[in-house]
Amino acid sequence: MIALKNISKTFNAGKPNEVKALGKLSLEIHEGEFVVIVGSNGSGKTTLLNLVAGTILPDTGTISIAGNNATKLTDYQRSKWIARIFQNPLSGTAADLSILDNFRLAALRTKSKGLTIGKNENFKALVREKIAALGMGLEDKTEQPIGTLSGGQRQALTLLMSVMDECKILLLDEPTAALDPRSAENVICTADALIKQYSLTAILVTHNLKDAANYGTRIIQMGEGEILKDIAAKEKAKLKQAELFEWFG
Ligand SMILES: Nc1ncnc2c1ncn2[C@@H]1O[C@H](COP(=O)(O)OP(=O)(O)OP(=O)(O)O)[C@@H](O)[C@H]1O
Repeated sequence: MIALKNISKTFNAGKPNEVKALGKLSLEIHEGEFVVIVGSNGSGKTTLLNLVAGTILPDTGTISIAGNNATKLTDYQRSKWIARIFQNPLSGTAADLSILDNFRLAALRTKSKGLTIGKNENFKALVREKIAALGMGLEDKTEQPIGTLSGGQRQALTLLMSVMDECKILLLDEPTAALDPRSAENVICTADALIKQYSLTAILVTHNLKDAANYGTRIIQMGEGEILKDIAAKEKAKLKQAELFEWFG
């Protein structure tokens, strides 16, 4: 689904503040995998996500997504396939607009399934049904401005609206870092359920080793722009949280 071959990325090349963020990194992620990436600050995790999302280009190497050369995908094709959730629950939604209007905006991104977005009662009913399935009791609040919700509620809705359409790949960049522990647990649990429900291929970058141990089908540790460890599903199931802490010891 996602293949990176010999990717390198240096910022500010040739300048005193030159940083080699990634060096000759290769990684293949298969359809349906949920990869958790951990690693110390500055090890290149977000740079990797930015490359997959196409917000930056590699200096060398190739990136392919579902067999397509990613650098040649248009923004429209890319946004149809890839959804991204950031640390800040405020990013990705318009605070003053209602929950429903935010879902309308998100649906406009792909204009899928021939829905007459905005007026169609089917659309409203679908949104209510999907929100109800989150089990957070938000389905009766769809006319309320999304900015009035808590960070955790907002992040869960952002996740849902990102994956509801034709998205195939979900990129999660420390999506719970700004949340209190209970909301963080709810959001990561929601993400995990949506990944399974929509059969998504997902990458989660996290500093939370508990989440790294409990979620995902594969775990990758990065260090200084390289992959230090890559543990697949079977082995990961045996991996204990204490062992993960040792990696960072
Ligand atoms: N746009 C940029 N311009 C200059 N340097 C950058 C840029 N983006 C990232 N870097 C540098 O590249 C290196 C890797 O950064 P990156 O954000 O990928 O690390 P990270 O593993 O996500 O770190 P953290 O866990 O702290 O978020 C760092 O040294 C960072 O300062």
